[in-house]
Amino acid sequence: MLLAVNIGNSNIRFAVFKNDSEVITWTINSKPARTEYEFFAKFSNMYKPFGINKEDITDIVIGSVVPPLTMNVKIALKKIHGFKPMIVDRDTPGGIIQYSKQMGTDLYANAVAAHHLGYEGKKIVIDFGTALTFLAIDEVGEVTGVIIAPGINTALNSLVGETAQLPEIELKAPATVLGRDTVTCMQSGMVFGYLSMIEGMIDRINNELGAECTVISTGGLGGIYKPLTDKIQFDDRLHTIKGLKLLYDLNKDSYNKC
Ligand SMILES: Nc1ncnc2c1ncn2[C@@H]1O[C@H](COP(=O)(O)OP(=O)(O)O)[C@@H](O)[C@H]1O
Ligand SMILES: CC(C)(COP(=O)(O)O)[C@@H](O)C(=O)NCCC(=O)O
Ligand SMILES: [K+]
Repeated sequence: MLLAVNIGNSNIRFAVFKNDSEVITWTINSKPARTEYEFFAKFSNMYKPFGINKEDITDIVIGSVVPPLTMNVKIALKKIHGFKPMIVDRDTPGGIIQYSKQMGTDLYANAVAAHHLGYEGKKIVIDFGTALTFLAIDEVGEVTGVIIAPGINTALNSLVGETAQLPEIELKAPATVLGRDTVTCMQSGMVFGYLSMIEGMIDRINNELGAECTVISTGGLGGIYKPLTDKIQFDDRLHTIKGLKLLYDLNKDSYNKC
């Protein structure tokens, strides 16, 4: 079975692909940063609660947007499993075309998954991570462009951290756009404010491309925003990690695990 690991700025997501339809997935926090020894200790007992034997894992792929963690995770997993995980990034052949020399691996994996997973027409992938990103890819697999904005929790933490009187809030839609107490005022700003950005950006991208793109969301908070708009057609929290799996499958024949 393939273990795919997506190292994000907030979470490290793991997914074990038992077969095409059954995926077991869990996350750990990315912070604080850990050494290879700390990861080794943490990962050693990680599979048991999910009914997975470490011997069942025959292949590992890692994608990361946090360079200081990448090697530590790789070395720890190599020690546990006895073979070398494949690290993929924007230079790993993925059957798509993109021109950025800086593109984060999660954005690249989002593009690969959007292209290969059977979505129709031009696509927009919205990733609700530490950053909020939008990626557009056309029918032949050429990435048209990307937008990077502050992620929702990132913006909220900054707002709460920089003010004396604003509390932590639950991210849920309030009953009305105009609030009458601090919590509902903030909920409106975060939920409807970001929703307006999301809907506005989708319209702007569609206008720029002269097309009605299929919109797919992923990342921790996609599940909160998708039900609030008909502009997002699909939410798949495993979208990025499916992209990492595709990159592994496309390149495993030329990879030496030993
Ligand atoms: N199931 C969830 N419910 C609420 N918040 C979540 C959930 N999963 C992740 N988050 C939050 O959403 C943000 C983005 O998470 P994630 O997509 O895992 O980010 P990244 O890929 O940048 O590590 C983080 O602030 C995280 O704490
Ligand atoms: C934009 C990102 C910070 C998103 O990371 P995430 O929110 O998933 O942790 C990451 O893809 C990144 O660091 N990219 C490098 C810059 C670029 O893509 O152009
Ligand atoms: K992400």
